Amino acid sequence: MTPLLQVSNLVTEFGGGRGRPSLCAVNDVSFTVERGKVLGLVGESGSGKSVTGFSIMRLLDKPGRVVGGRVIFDGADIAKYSDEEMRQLRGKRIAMVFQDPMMTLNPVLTVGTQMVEAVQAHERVSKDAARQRARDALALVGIPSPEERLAAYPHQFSGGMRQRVAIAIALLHKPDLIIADEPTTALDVTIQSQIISEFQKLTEEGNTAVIWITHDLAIVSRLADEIAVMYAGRLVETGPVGKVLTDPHHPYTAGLIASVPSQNRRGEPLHQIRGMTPAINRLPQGCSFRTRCDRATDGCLVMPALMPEGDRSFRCIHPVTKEVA
Ligand SMILES: Nc1ncnc2c1ncn2[C@@H]1O[C@H](COP(=O)(O)OP(=O)(O)OP(=O)(O)O)[C@@H](O)[C@H]1O
Repeated sequence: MTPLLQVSNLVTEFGGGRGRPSLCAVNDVSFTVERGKVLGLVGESGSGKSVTGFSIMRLLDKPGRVVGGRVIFDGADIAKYSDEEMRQLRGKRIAMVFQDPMMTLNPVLTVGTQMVEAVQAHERVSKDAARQRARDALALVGIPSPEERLAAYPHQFSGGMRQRVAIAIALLHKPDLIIADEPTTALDVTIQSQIISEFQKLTEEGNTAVIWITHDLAIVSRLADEIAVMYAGRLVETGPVGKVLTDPHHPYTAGLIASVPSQNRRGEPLHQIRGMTPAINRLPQGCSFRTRCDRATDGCLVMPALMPEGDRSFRCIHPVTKEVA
């Protein structure tokens, strides 16, 4: 089956000009997302997850720019779309949910007005029909008394409810793909859990595919089918979630997993990956993880390729392997 989204060799840069080198925030990133499936895009802060999402949506602020690669969405190379074609696609067939719902919501308009506008931006329907759609979308994400809530302004909702409204707006046109950029990070765990369940229903019931951007491996293990781990702008490991989380091959992935608290390791000190993520303008020569890696050798002074292994891949010449008992 042809994937819904195929990102190939995506490169996104910032800065440059006037003799200064440009900074590569996303470097040669490739992945696919199937219809109805969830890809968890994970990595530490600054690894390039959000910039990848913004690059696909073509929502990068200057001086960010995509300088290479292809983004094939439902058979069309949308990296070549005009701004107008992209506007038609955004909101209707691809939607984005941000960590801060106020990136979606306008503080001076009622939720109803914004949702009606969002429906009518892509479909010629009456105001009443658009309002009905808005009510249904609010009900779908578990907002009580949706009719009354349409008359409220964003500040009259709690943080969790505001995020639900932003998700309801993303769902208005039943998009084929939702890029969710840490949508539950700022929420308490019960609300987080409810929102994750909504996304699970959405992907199970329909054809909607999701890219869930997060640093939280627990969410990924619950929600995602596939995982793509980013480090310093590059993918370092990809594959089915079950396989990667139980048998990671890249030392960075293994370190991330070991640093998550677990009932099985109660009482043991939490693992920490030593050192700090390098700034993208000060990456070490060769493998970007080399200076933090216990397995590094001189061979790591050359950047390894992303090596395929069945349905997974990893970028390491000294991969971690599960000890066979
Ligand atoms: N407007 C910008 N100008 C310059 N550099 C930027 C800009 N936006 C992002 N970057 C750089 O791009 C890199 C990737 O950032 P990105 O926001 O994608 O990371 P992230 O993995 O999503 O992190 P977080 O989890 O903190 O959101 C970082 O080094 C960041 O400094």
